Amino acid sequence: MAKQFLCILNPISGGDIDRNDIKDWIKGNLHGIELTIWETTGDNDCEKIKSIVDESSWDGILIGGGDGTVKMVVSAILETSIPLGIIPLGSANGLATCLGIHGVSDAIYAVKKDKVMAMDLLRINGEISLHLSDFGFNAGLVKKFSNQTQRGMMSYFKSTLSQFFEMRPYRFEVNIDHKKIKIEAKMVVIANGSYYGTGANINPQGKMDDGYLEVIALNPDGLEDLVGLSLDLFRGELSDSPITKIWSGHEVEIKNYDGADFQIDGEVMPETEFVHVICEKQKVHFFSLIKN
Ligand SMILES: Nc1ncnc2c1ncn2[C@@H]1O[C@H](COP(=O)(O)OP(=O)(O)OP(=O)(O)O)[C@@H](O)[C@H]1O
Repeated sequence: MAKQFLCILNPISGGDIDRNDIKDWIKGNLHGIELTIWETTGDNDCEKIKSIVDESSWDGILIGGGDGTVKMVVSAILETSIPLGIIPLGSANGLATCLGIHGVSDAIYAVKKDKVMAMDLLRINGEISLHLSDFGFNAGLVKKFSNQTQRGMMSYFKSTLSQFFEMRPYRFEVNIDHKKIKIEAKMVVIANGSYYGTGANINPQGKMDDGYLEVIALNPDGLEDLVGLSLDLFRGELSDSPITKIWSGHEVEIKNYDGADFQIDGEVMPETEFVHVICEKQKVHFFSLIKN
């Protein structure tokens, strides 16, 4: 009997992508799987998905959209163990990148391979975080970019440039598994995954199913540090150094003394002075192409 998969498609994520071609391509390539396509509406989708999921017995769910769509579906199916496959159709696709899925064909291949990872999930002040959240430089960049009326690479480049000129250190207190550390850093990352959507590997040692989260503090000073840091990020060689500190644990609290910007999985948060983070081990199941 054919497997039953639900395919949840966001019709607007990622800008001008022709979804009709993608729908045909997915249908034509997933042999032995019967696909029911449902499009998000932007209005109360989480509740709608909960009832669709409850109505039938699904062998898998494909999610075509960006990180926001993935997170919404995760919160709708959290009490189930239905495996989720990401079709990266967002503008950033951070979680898909962490799972080794870089395009539609990877998404199909991951489902065909049927390799499912039970992935950890972080709760940050109760809110779900699936891959990377951070205070400081990058969160400020995400904020600038999301305030731009234009999208695309040029707009991203402009936001990045102005963010570099405003770069400054912030004071934090990090309490990881009951060990308190006071630091100054331009950016503090709370990591479950390893990769930003740009491909920068911020957490090369991190595993998404080990029950541990990583806290990474970056404090580059001057152009030479920045160039070295960028090379480490793109080569996947970031490690402890005078400008980089990495800690691992199950639970962390961070006090943000200087009002650094904060983002969770690409979504800018309101002013955040304090976070409590716990790592919930192997809570959500994803088709993945990473070796672990
Ligand atoms: N039919 C729809 N009409 C308008 N908005 C929608 C619709 N369906 C979903 N949305 C909105 O899409 C947003 C989620 O988009 P998502 O984050 O997946 O894509 P993105 O912003 O392009 O990608 P990324 O998060 O990777 O940058 C939510 O704000 C949701 O309300």
